[in-house]
Amino acid sequence: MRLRDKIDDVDQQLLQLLAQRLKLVAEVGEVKSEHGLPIYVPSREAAMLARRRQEAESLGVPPDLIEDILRRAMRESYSSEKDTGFKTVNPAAGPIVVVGGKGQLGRLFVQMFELSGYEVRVLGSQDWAQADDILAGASVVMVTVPITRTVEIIEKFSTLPADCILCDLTSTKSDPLNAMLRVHQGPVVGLHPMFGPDISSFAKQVIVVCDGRDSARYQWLLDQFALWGAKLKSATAKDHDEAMGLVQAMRHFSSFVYGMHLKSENADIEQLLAFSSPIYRLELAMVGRLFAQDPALYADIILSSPDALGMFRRYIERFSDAVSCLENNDRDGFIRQFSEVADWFGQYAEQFMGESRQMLLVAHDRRHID
Ligand SMILES: O=C(O)C(=O)C[C@]1(C(=O)O)C=C[C@@H](O)C=C1
Repeated sequence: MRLRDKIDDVDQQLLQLLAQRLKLVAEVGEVKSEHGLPIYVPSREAAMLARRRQEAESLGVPPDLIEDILRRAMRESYSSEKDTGFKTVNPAAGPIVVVGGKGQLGRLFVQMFELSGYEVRVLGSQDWAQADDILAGASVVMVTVPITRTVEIIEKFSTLPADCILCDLTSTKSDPLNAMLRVHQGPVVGLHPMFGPDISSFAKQVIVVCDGRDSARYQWLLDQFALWGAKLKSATAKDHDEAMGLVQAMRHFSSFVYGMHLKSENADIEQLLAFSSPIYRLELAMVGRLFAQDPALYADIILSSPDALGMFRRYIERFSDAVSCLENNDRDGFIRQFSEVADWFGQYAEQFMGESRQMLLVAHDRRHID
């Protein structure tokens, strides 16, 4: 037991050190918020991690151990530095109106703009009678409403002042962007945050940016997102929407069908969990999480993807071809196709192997077996 007491003692020291680190990071947060420095500094992280890894090695500590601990600590840093607030990139800006600001994603942006010192007004579905008052003097109108209503709601903004920025957060970009350009003569930008409303900070989160018009006049808004730690990815609306066919429609639809399949097969989830390999556990998590969310949101994401149906049909054909290969007991055919796909993935296959290994380790750490 004396050994366990010593381990407890060391863990308590670790805890004290973590508390010290969190305190220092909170101070860094104050400095950053005052001077308008970004929350996420990749160069500092890379240099710090490289040094700690070296030092770990010389102490006989696995370098991955210190890297895991520090990366986890830095996640807390992003979140804590966020709470200190952000410098207002454009102090001269008038109110920011978030249309649909009572929805989950809308609320997140409201919170971030408020933390950045802007006056934020919410225009919810019940507020249209007061719309003129709410919109008075607005410097930004941000539309974040259900996909099926986006264009119709954008069309209500045909009388905004010419210097007001009109933007939206919809997960499809061509139609909303065209609608915004049609109704408004001033700066227009289409945005798609590639994350859900449950993030603890914007650090390293991707926001796709589709230019509409007058980028110089909305640049401050993008600079504000960058201070929050977001990574901005510019794209045309067409390229974005095409990519979303795979990133969203195909991904969510496959999970949906797989969920339907499990249900129809009367699968016993308890049993599957008991038998699951780490990768299957991750698959159940990926599929199962879909069904904890809003069905209408996913219906709209899938239905609004321009070529989704064509792609699903092509997928069915490929699935069917692959099944035929098995029916013909064509082992060589299977291996040939497998190798062709592996060649196509090239070095990414190894990269994904490494990344998934890390994820599986983390998922495994969280496991508790009695
Ligand atoms: O050094 C900073 O700039 C910090 O904000 C601290 C810290 C850290 O936790 O070590 C956090 C976020 C940055 O990306 C880099 C490092």
